[in-house]
Amino acid sequence: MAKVGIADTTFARYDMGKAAIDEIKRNSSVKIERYTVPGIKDLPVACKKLIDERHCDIVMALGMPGSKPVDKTCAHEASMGIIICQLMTNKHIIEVFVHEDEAPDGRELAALMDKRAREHALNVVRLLFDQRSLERQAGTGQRQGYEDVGPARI
Ligand SMILES: Cc1nc2c(=O)[nH]c(=O)nc-2n(C[C@H](O)[C@H](O)[C@H](O)CO)c1C
Repeated sequence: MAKVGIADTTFARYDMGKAAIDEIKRNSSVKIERYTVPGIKDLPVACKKLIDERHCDIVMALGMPGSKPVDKTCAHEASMGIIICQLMTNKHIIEVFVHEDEAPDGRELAALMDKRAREHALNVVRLLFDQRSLERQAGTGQRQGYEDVGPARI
């Protein structure tokens, strides 16, 4: 049975890990391994441990960079770590970050975090079991959490 790793943080203001797990369970039969860390800079090693020690086939890294400049720097550093981890392990890590300032208030932030986590959870299921469905979506302007923007036309 395929195994999906869920790495998430306590810094985030919404439980994106729970939303992702719910969506994955609704759409597949996989085993889930969850690993919660304090913040996004702790995600790369959590992802690596999920892959190396808990034998996950694919991992979601869910987090919320805050709105201050130092948080943006943190997010960039965390992303670099996540990319390095993918190259070290040769496994996909789907990074699901929602920046706190993407939404005007807590209510919209929570809705965005829920939607982006769920839509990327579906991408994880597609990557595992139906890569052709992603191929069919190539160039279609998909957006996770927002309305899709659609293809540009010549
Ligand atoms: C400045 C800062 N900003 C964020 C953030 O925007 N989002 C987040 O999830 N975590 C942040 N952290 C915490 C670090 O990612 C990390 O948890 C600590 O430095 C401990 O390793 C820090 C230190």
